[in-house]
This record gives sequence, C-alpha cells and structure tokens, in this order.
Amino acid sequence: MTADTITAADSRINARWLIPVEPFGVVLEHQAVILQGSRIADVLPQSEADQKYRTRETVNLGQHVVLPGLINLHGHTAMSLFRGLADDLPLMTWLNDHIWPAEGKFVSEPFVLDGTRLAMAEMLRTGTTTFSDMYFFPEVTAQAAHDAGMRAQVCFPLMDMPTVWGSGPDEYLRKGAALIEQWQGDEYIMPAIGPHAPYTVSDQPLKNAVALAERTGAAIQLHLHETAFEVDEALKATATRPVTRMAELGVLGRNTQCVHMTQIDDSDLEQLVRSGAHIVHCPESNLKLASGLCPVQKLMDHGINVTIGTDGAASNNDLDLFGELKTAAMVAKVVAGDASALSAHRALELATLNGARALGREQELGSLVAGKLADLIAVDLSDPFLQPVYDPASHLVYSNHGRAVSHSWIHGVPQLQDGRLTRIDVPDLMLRVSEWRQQILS
Ligand SMILES: CSC[C@H]1O[C@@H](n2cnc3c(O)ncnc32)[C@H](O)[C@@H]1O
Ligand SMILES: [Zn+2]
Repeated sequence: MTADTITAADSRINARWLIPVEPFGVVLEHQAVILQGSRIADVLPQSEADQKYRTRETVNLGQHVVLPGLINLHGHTAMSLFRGLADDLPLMTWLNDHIWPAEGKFVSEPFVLDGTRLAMAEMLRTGTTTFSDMYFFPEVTAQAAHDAGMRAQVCFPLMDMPTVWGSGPDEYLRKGAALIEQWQGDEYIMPAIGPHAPYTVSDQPLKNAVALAERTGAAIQLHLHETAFEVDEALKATATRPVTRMAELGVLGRNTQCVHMTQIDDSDLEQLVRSGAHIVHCPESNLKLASGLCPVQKLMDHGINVTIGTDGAASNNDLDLFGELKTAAMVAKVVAGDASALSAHRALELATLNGARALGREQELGSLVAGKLADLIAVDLSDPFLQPVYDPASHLVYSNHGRAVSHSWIHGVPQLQDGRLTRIDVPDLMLRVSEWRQQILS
C-alpha cells in the first residue's frame, strides 16, 4: 500500500460492535466508521481502515456498540417543564383540567426555549439525534434545535380554539406558512403541519392544512385514534370514524404521520394501507393515560411503516427512546400473543430507518451506510448492568434504558462525549428549570 492510496478524512470511530440497521439484523465486530464533513465516508473493518484512511482524530470505543442516532417521531418538547405535574389521569381529564389550564398560564416564548433545551439535553443524553415536536411557539423550538445542532421536525400547531400562540386556525396557518417558508430546505429543521386531533380541528382548517401540505411538500402530523372515547364520540356525533373523516378530507397520505392509533378496525386498517400514511407508536404515553394499545405487529405485517415516539414528558414521563423501545417490544408481544413479535432488531428499526422513512429522508438518515449523514451514537456495554454480552442488539432494547449512551454525532459534529453534552450549558439550564418550577408552584 503506497501513500497515494491512503485517503485523508476528518474522524475515525473504532467500535467493538456496530449495528448498521441496513442490512437488517446484522451485528458487525471491530469496525471503523470514517466521517468526512457531515457525512459517513465509509464503514469497514478496522484492519482495512488502517490501510485505507488517515484521519485527523480517532475515537476508540473498545466496549461500545455504534448505531444510527435514534429518531423520536412524536413529542411536545417544551412540556418537559410540566413533567410530573399531573399524573395518573385519563387523557381528556389530564388535558381539560390540568394541562390546558397550565399551558394558558405559563407557556410563552421563554418557557418554550427553556423547556426545549431541557428536553434536548435529555434526548441527547439518551441517544436521540432527531426529534419531532408539536407545540406552541414552534419558531422558538426550531431556532433552539438549530442552535443546539439537533435535527428536528417542527410541526406548528393547528386547532380551532385560541391559545397562547394565536387566536384560531387562520392565524395558526398564517404563522405556520411563514415557519415553513423560513426553514424549508434546511438540513437540520424540517417544518411541518400539526393539526392537533380530529376532535379539536374542524373540516375547513383541515382542508386548508392539506392545501398547504400539497403546496409546500411539508408533512402533516396529527394525534389520531388515541382513545376509544375519541372514536366513540365521533361516531355518536357524525356516524363517521375519525380515520374515515381524515381520509375523506385528504389528510391521510404518504406524507402524513398518524400518532397513537390504538383503535383500529378492518376499515381503518384498509384506509391506512391505501393511503401510505405512517404510524407513530407512543406506548408509554398510551399506557400511562390508559389510552389503549397500538397493534404494531399487525400494522407492520400489512406493510405500514411504524415509527416510535415518546410523546411529551408530561405524559410519559421521560424522553428516553431506548426505554420506549423496550416497552414497545414488550407490549407488541402481548398484543400479538406472540413472543417473536417486534424483535430487538425490528424495534431498533422503528427508531432509526422507519423514522427516517416517515420524514421522507431514508436516503440520508436512519442507517450507517457510506454517503448518509453522520448521525450516530455509541452505547458503552462495559457496565455491570449490560454484562455479559451475547447479543448487543438484545442489550440495547431489553437491558439498556439509555443510561449507557456515551457518545453522539449529528451532521458529523460531536454532541455527546463520554456522557458530557458539548453544546448545551447544563448548569445554566438547571438554574432556569428551577426558576420555572418556582413559578409554576406559586
Ligand atoms: C397543539 S400543541 C399540542 C397540544 O397537544 C397537547 N397534548 C400533549 N399530549 C397529548 C396527547 O397525548 N394527546 C392529545 N394532546 C396532547 C399539548 O398539551 C398541547 O396542548
Ligand atoms: Zn402527543
């Protein structure tokens, strides 16, 4: 090998194990990931990398598993500041009697900035590199994510009722269109449309949202069939199931992400398959609010793209996507009556490649393949709670809970190094969080 066959690159990450997600189900050993700028230049055995690359820096991760950064496809990011404020309640009591009054009182631009930073710190510490948000002041969330170097789909809220962000649907759509115009084409921020739910948005704003999505290419994300109550009330009022109403209004399509979907009959299933819509499974929120259970394996067996989200920290009550994967795998097995449902590798796919597909970015994100964007994480398997290692994929889903995530890179930029955040000032953030706590308690 001569010097001119050696390629210069920015960084090299050596890891004991690597799960590329593509091809499916593979665990490689003693691999090197080569980063150049924002992209993965190569993934190859360490012995070959020695011959082929010279890099400015090398990160040696001797007992770690490297995998694509996780994608949390549904949350209300700033609601981290409401974590633990109202527990042990069903959805509509939780919203009507506790959360919506608190939002009316406290949610503002500074609240969203600090709540988003708190959520991003937690997500980065536990392996998430891309998140989706649906909340008030989305322009603040988008800027905060961009400043922190996190990738985010930011869905502006759309509801009939006035809120802290505007007087009603016309204003939300006007501000939302400006958000889309500002951020469309950005590599980090994906602006999107967030109709809250069928029971809070009437037909005309939904039609306007569909028109905006068609005009701009922005995705639509909405809560759908979260509870049996939602479906029963719609049937009583209109004799139509919400999924059917959404299909008739043109809301369901390949660029639509339906969050929750715990209630699915045969006609719903058929319409979901036909539309190509994606499902965002949020098992811990569904369990805590006693909303219901999404039949993940059945949806996947019908070819529907299923992804995963935590929902907000006020209904979860954490943003640890590894914990969510464990819950998803456990619940899927019971719901299907089949212990082989949602295996560890399939669960990892939910939070990586399937999430990327729902965002329309599966060519760029979701797996460790040369040419894709360098969004990746490392999990340290050397701790006693992860020993011995027979199968790293098993440990990631069934034993880890995000505690062992040690490193992450987004767009090739280090975000987490040996468990320390590089771009978020945690002591300053903690002061602000404690001030919010005082204010909310008073
Ligand atoms: C329009 S901004 C988002 C809006 O949604 C509320 N919310 C949070 N979690 C849920 C959920 O599980 N189902 C329905 N609505 C939810 C949040 O408090 C905001 O008001
Ligand atoms: Zn939600």
